[in-house]
Amino acid sequence: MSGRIVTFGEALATATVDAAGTLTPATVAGAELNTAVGLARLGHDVAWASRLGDDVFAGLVRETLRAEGIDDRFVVAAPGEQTGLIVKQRLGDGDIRSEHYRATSAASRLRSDDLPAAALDGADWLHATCITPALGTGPKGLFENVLHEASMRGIPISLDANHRRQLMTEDELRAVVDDWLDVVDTFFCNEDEARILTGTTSTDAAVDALARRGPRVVVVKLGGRGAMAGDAEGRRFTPASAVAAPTHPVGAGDAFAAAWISCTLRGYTVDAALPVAAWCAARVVADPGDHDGFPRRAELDAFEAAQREVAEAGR
Ligand SMILES: Nc1ncnc2c1ncn2[C@@H]1O[C@H](COP(=O)(O)OP(=O)(O)O)[C@@H](O)[C@H]1O
Ligand SMILES: O=C(O)C(=O)C[C@H](O)[C@H](O)COP(=O)(O)O
Repeated sequence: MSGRIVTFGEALATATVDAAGTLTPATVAGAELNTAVGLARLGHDVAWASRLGDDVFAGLVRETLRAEGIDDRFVVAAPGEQTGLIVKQRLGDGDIRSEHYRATSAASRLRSDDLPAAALDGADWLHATCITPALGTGPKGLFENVLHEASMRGIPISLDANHRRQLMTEDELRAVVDDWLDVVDTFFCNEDEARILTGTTSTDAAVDALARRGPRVVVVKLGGRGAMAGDAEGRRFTPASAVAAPTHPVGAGDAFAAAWISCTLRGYTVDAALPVAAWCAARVVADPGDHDGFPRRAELDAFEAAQREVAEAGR
C-alpha cells in the first residue's frame, strides 16, 4: 500500500465511569493517534510523533503503537513525565461528559524542535489537529515548525479543527485556523467549529466560506446526519452510515479523517471518499473505544465490493 503519513500530537489514557459509577479499565485515545490507528489498519505506513513518559499509561500507548504497527521512532522519551488522562462520564441520557487531566502531561511539554525535519523524509501526507497548538507554547511551536516544513516540501497537509474548549478559546481557534487554512489541502471541522470559524449556522454557507479561504477541500462533519464536503466543483453530501446501536461517538471524527486521507492517497474523488469515510466513522460509533471499531483493509474492501454490487444491480 503506497502512502506514508506522518502525524503528531498527544496520546491520552481514558477511563470511563458509567451511570452506576462503575469504572472501566483504561484504554488509549488522542485525536491524531486515533487517526494513525485507522490509517495503519487500512494498510498505510504511519508515523505518530509525541512525547511519552514511563508511567503505566505510556506503556499502554507504546503497546498500542506496536500492536497497530505504527512507526514510533519519533516519539521522544521523557522519563518521569506523565501521560494525560480523560475521564469520561456516561450520563443517564446516553451523552458522555469528558474531564481532561492533561495540564502537566508529557505532551504538553513538547518542544518546538521535538520532531526532526528528517521525520518528513518520504512522507506523502501530514495530518495535524488544532489540539496540539492549544497544549502550550512548546507544542504550538512544534505545530508551526512541522506545518511550515511540510508546506515548504509540498507535502499535502490535513488539519482538523478539533476545538477543545478546556484548552482554547474560540478566538484562539480562529487565530490558528486563519494562519493555516490557505496552506492545507484538506480542512476538517464539525458544525460547531464551522459556526465559530465563519459566524454562520448554515452548513452550506460555512462550507463555501471556508473553501474560499484556500484549502483544496473542506469537510464539515454533521454527527449522526453525515458530512458535507466542498471544493472547486461545489458541495457534496453523504448521509451517515446506519449504526444499529450508537455506543460511543468519541473518535468518529478522527476515524473519518483517517478514511478520508486514505481515500485521497488512493486517488478517490470527493464523491467516492465521502461514503467510505462515513462508513468507517460509523464503525467507531458502534464500538465503545475511541478507535477500536475502526475496520481493517479487508473489511473495507468487502464493504466497497458489496456497494458496487448494489450499484450494478440497480442499473
Ligand atoms: N450516530 C452516528 N451514526 C452514524 N455515523 C455517525 C454518528 N455520529 C457520527 N457519525 C459519523 O462520524 C462522522 C464524524 O462525527 P462528528 O461527531 O460529526 O465529528 P467530530 O467527532 O469531529 O465532532 C460524521 O460525519 C458521521 O459520518
Ligand atoms: O479530547 C481530546 O483532546 C482527545 O484527543 C481525545 C479523543 O480521543 C479525541 O479528541 C476524539 O476526537 P473526535 O474524533 O473529534 O471525537
